Amino acid sequence: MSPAMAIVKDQSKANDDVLDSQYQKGVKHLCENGINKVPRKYIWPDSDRPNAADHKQPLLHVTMPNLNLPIIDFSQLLGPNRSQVLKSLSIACEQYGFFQVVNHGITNDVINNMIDVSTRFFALPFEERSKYMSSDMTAPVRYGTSFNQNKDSVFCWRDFLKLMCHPLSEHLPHWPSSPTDWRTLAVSYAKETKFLFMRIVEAILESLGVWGATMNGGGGGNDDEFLKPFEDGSQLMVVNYYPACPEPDLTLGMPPHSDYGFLTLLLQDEVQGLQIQHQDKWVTVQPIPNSFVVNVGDHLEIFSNGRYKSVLHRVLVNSVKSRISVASLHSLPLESIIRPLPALVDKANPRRYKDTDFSSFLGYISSCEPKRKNFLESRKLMI
Ligand SMILES: O=C(O)CCC(=O)C(=O)O
Ligand SMILES: [Fe+2]
Repeated sequence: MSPAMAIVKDQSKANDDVLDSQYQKGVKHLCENGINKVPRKYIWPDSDRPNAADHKQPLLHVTMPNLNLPIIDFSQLLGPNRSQVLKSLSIACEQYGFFQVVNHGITNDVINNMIDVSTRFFALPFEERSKYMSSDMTAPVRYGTSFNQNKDSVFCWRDFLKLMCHPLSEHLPHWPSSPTDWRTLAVSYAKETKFLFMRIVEAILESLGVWGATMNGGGGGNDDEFLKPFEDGSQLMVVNYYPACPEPDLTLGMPPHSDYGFLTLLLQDEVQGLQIQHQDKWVTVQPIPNSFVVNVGDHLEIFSNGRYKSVLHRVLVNSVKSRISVASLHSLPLESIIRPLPALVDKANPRRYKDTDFSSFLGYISSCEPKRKNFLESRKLMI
């Protein structure tokens, strides 16, 4: 290489490094500096873009009308219609991996306050938000960008704040102290979603026939011991912020992924963006005000021995409005071994998954880009 070429190469490497350090600061920061094009770092390969044709799954790019997810009226679970609602829940978990919960008992105030305080958090100056940046995946509070900013070769159009919620007294002192009402409002939201999660778990276990009023012994029983691991399990709250994007067809807010964990309770504002894979097509979930989108995570798929499905989903962005969502991800305790429930394994339904635990998952995500459903795939047994 000639000396002149070497200098040009050095300069362009130096430029890339400067740009990379800018991108590490997040999309909100990038947008605040005024851009009218999506930088190369955020441009996804043709085949992964929102409207891409997929030759293996030709229907994937067909534009579908918005999907009305199965709706579970939570208040009905407590009345005479419980068994019908449990049937609908079971169909939703088998066929969609997703459902929306209405009349869940969490007040509009708690919900609106959470969206409002999250909006105010992301409106803080970068210097304030960046206090919580950390590359340590186990930090109790982590502000960051993209999906896994230490590994991603192409970045997502998303910033996030992740908060560990269990045990609360241990983590709370690390939570943001600004906005000043952040802790009060986010604690109240975290507690209410945990309570709702527990009631949904009871319904799910009952729908699988392993817990509930009608059970006497057998798979689980109606005792607290069976529920204790869920009560003691981890809760991670992820506040996602997707700024409006000048060229939304070139990028993704979040790539296709399934959620690690048992169940996710997702609150979204009125801006649509979430898509799920349903019958080999990407379909947009129509937001319903004050409802929760609930989805089956990898652990529940394993736990139910494949009966309930942990489904791929992704997030699209748009050129007009920023979007906020709050995902509350619930898992069994980090030290638990996750395996199919013995009551759901028999000759007709042989065990479909290997044992898994949190450390095997951490090992997996730190060794690759967790874009697709590879982790769950890696736990499947050949039968
Ligand atoms: O923002 C959304 O709608 C989805 C977020 C999500 O999938 C996640 O946080 O795992
Ligand atoms: Fe997700």
